[in-house]
Amino acid sequence: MDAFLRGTKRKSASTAQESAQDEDEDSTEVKLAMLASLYSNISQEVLLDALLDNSGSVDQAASSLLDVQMESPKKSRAMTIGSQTSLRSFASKSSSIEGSGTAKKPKLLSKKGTTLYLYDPKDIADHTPCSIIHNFLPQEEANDLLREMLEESKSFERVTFKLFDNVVQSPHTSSFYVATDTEVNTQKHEYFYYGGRLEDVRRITPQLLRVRPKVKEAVNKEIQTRIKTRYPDGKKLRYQCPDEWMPNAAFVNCYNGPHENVGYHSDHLTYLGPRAVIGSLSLGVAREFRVRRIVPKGNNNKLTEDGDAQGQISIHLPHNSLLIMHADMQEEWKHSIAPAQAIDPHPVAGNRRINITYRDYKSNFHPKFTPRCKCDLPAILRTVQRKKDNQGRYFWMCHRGNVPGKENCSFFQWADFDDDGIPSWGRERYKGAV
Ligand SMILES: O=C(O)CCC(=O)C(=O)O
Ligand SMILES: [Fe+2]
Repeated sequence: MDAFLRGTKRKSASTAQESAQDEDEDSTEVKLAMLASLYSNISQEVLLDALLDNSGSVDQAASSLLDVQMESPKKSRAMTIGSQTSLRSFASKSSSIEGSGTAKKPKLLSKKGTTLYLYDPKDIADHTPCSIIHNFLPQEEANDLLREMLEESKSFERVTFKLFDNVVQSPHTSSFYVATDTEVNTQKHEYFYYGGRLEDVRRITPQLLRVRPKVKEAVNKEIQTRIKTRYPDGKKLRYQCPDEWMPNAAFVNCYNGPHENVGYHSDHLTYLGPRAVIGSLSLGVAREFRVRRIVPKGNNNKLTEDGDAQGQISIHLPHNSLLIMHADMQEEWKHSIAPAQAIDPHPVAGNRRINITYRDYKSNFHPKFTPRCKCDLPAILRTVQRKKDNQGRYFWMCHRGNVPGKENCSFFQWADFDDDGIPSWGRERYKGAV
C-alpha cells in the first residue's frame, strides 16, 4: 500500500514466488479497490480512467478524482439501468468462439475506454463467458426467496480485510450458507477466507433449499450447452471438472442502495478448484454486472498498455435472473457490481438487491487436503493472470497477510492438476478407493 501511495517502484521479481506475489500486489484491481474505498460514489469506469491518466499512481489518481467529485456528476456517468448499447455500432465481421487459453481468441466487440451494455441472453453468451436466464423462478417463488433473504440480510455484516497496510470493509454486506450443522462447524473451524476464519456461517434456509435443485438443473444444462456450442471441438476445457455441478454452498450478498457495490475481482478458486462454474441469482433492485477480460502485461509492465485494453461489458441483472459464470470466467476475466448513480426501487425490496451465488465446494479441495503454508494455514489457490510468463498457471500461496496485523509467510508452490482439475492427492484418494 505504502509503495502505491508513494508511487515507489518495487524491485523486479527474480523468483517465481516473487513474481506471483508481485502479480498479486500489482494488480489494477487492487488499485481500483483502494480508489473505490475512497470514492464509493464514482463509477469504476471513471476510477480506471483516473488510474490510466496517472500512469497507475493511486496517489495522483486520488487527487485528480477530488476534482471530479467536486465538479459535477457528469463525468461519473449516470447509467440508465437496463439500457443496451446497439451492437451494430460494435459490429465485428468475425464469428468467434468464446474461449479459454486453448480456444480460438474471440474478437471482442468492446474497445478500450468503452462499455458495451448487454441485456439479450444471446449477446451475453456471444460476448462474455456467462449465460443468463431471465424470469428464472415462478414469480411467487422468487418473491418468497427474496422476502426470506431480506429478513436474513438484516443481520448480514461487512467483511473486514486488509489491503496492504489499510484495513478496509467490503462495500456491501454478506453471509454464507451451507447444508448441515456439521458443515457449518467445518466451515467455521477448518476453512479460511482472507487469511482468517468466517464467523458468520449459517444453515441453509427453507427457501434457499427449495430453489437449489432448480439452480442445479439449469446450471448443469447451461454447462453442457456452453461446452457443445462454444468450446473448441465441443469439448470441456482443460482442468474443467467433468462431474455434475453440485451447489453445496451459497454466498448471499446484499447491496443496500445505489452506492453499495463490489469492486473488480475474480472469485477464489481455493475450495472450488480450477475452471469453476458459479450460479448467481439476482433478486430485487436491478444492477449492472460489469466484466472485463484480464489482459496480461507486456515486458515493460506499463499499466497504460494493459489496463482496460479491451473495455468492459455491462450485463443488466434484473430481478429473478440467473447468471451462470462459466468455466472460462474466473481465470481470464474480472467482474464487479458497479456503484449506480440511480436505481429503480423494487416493490418488495425497496432499494436493496439480493444476490445468491451457488457454489460447488469440491471434496478434493477441502483444507484438510490442500497444501499448508509455513504459518500452518491452508494455502490459497491463485492463477497467474497478468504476467505474460506463466499466464494461466495455478499456484498455492500464503494469504495470512490479508489479516490486519499479520504478514504473509514466503510459502509458494506451483499447483499440479490433471486435465479434469484433480490435484495429485485427489488421484491418490481415488486410487485408494478402488
Ligand atoms: O452481486 C453479484 O452479482 C456478484 C457477487 C460476487 O461477485 C461475489 O459474491 O463474488
Ligand atoms: Fe465474485
